[in-house]
Amino acid sequence: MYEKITPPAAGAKITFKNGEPVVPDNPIIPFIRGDGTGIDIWPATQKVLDAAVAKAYKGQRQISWFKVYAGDEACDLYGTYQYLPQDTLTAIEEYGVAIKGPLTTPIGGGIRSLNVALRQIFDLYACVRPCRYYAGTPSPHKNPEKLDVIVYRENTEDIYLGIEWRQGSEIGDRLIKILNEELIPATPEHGKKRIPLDSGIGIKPISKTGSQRLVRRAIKHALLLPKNKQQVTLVHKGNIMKYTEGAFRDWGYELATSEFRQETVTEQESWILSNKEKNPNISLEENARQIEPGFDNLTPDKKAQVVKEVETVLNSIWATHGDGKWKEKVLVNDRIADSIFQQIQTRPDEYSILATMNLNGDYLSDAAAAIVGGLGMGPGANIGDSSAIFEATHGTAPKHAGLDRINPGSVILSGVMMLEFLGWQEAADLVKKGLSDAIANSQVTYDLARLLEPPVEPLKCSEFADAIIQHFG
Ligand SMILES: NC(=O)C1=CN([C@@H]2O[C@H](COP(=O)(O)OP(=O)(O)OC[C@H]3O[C@@H](n4cnc5c(N)ncnc54)[C@H](OP(=O)(O)O)[C@@H]3O)[C@@H](O)[C@H]2O)C=CC1
Ligand SMILES: O=C(O)CCC(=O)C(=O)O
Ligand SMILES: [Mg+2]
Repeated sequence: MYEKITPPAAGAKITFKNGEPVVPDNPIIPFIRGDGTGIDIWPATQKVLDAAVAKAYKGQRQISWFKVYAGDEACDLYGTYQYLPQDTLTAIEEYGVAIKGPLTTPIGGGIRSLNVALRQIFDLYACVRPCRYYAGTPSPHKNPEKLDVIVYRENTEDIYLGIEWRQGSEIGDRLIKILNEELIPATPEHGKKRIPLDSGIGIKPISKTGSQRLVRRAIKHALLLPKNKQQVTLVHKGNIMKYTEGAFRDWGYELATSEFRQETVTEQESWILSNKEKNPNISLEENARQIEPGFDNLTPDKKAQVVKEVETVLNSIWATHGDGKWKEKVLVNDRIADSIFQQIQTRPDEYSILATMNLNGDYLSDAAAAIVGGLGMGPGANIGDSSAIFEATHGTAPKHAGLDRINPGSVILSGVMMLEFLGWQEAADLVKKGLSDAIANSQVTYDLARLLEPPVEPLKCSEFADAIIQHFG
């Protein structure tokens, strides 16, 4: 079945039932070491995870690691250009849950991203990237502890689908000709716009199915959070890209107010309901005036539309959501993408789950990680309905590769997410405690050491792993 690898003799498979993992006490988990700093980070991560599982379960549970290959290591074993061998895909499909270090993607020409390919092949449609602060971590922000968000990034479509044509290519030029001569002129709203002839062309598909399954998962996650964090913000640039990013927002609200009608309230609904709670006799028009900035300057048709919206909300959900009951629901709101980048810095405590499309989530997860201490502290998970691959937010950081200096924190914390996904909370808690206490004692790698005041002598990558284990207690 496998060409060049052999699964461990001991261990059993994780299976999935209704999208949830069914986990034996000795699961076989494939891992990809990763390129660049993967060579430093993976051994540190494996050591910490094994130590936590051993301490938490005293031999009753353990992970049987299964080494599989991707990136440079795969080419060494399988031959030139064999970046993602079939063996690796078979193993991940068979065992369901995997963890990986970062993999290199060349800019411009060359292979497309192996990281993105894995997400697409296994339909891991939700990229979940929590950004929370560990006390003692140096940060460029005054109050980094106020940020506690989870980026929920759609992981399979948007421009990451990778459908694009090089400038000057035959098909690219044909496409531009068809667009300029037929399709754009046939769409009156595009007026006299034309695509410059020397353009590269990329396609940005955003589907209703893809958007809604992501938002569905985000709302389900919000329902498990403490009451004050039960919020999902739909992040989009819908003012500019109306039928892709704007549609993501609309489909998100549509899903929230249909499938999760009893569990959610939209921000606009919350304003309408609270206006009536403050003033039970408020007219529909006055309520509309209070929720719609510039109401008095709207055309009569527009005004009537807003009044109708107020009426519909009150008629449909006052009984279930009124009299303050909406405060117990998951709040669903939306923010324009550029604005959310400043909002997480200026008003971090107002946000919880940030549901995004692929590109926005990529940018936003690096930015949010920076606030809580940098890319060394940014874990992640790629989750689908029948498999999951855990990996950090950061890349291969090539200039630090092989120096035993990089911060393994994000892959270790990705391992914590994996343990939680398996339901092994005791082991996950041990790692979180060890990592928190190491940082609180200023036992940190170079990235955090250089920001501490006064600066401290940095630990090596491997020493940081040992410090985490020592702090298990
Ligand atoms: N999922 C994946 O596997 C990903 C892969 N990539 C790929 O990785 C390669 C390199 O990308 P690049 O743009 O340099 O981005 P990287 O995220 O690899 O690194 C950028 C910088 O971030 C800091 N950093 C990254 N990882 C850590 C860490 N573990 N601890 C502390 N600091 C860290 C370092 O900053 P400093 O030097 O200032 O300390 C580093 O130079 C590219 O081929 C890219 O495509 C990128 C992102 C995700
Ligand atoms: O795959 C890559 O090279 C980059 C992907 C990336 O930046 C991410 O998923 O955050
Ligand atoms: Mg990224």
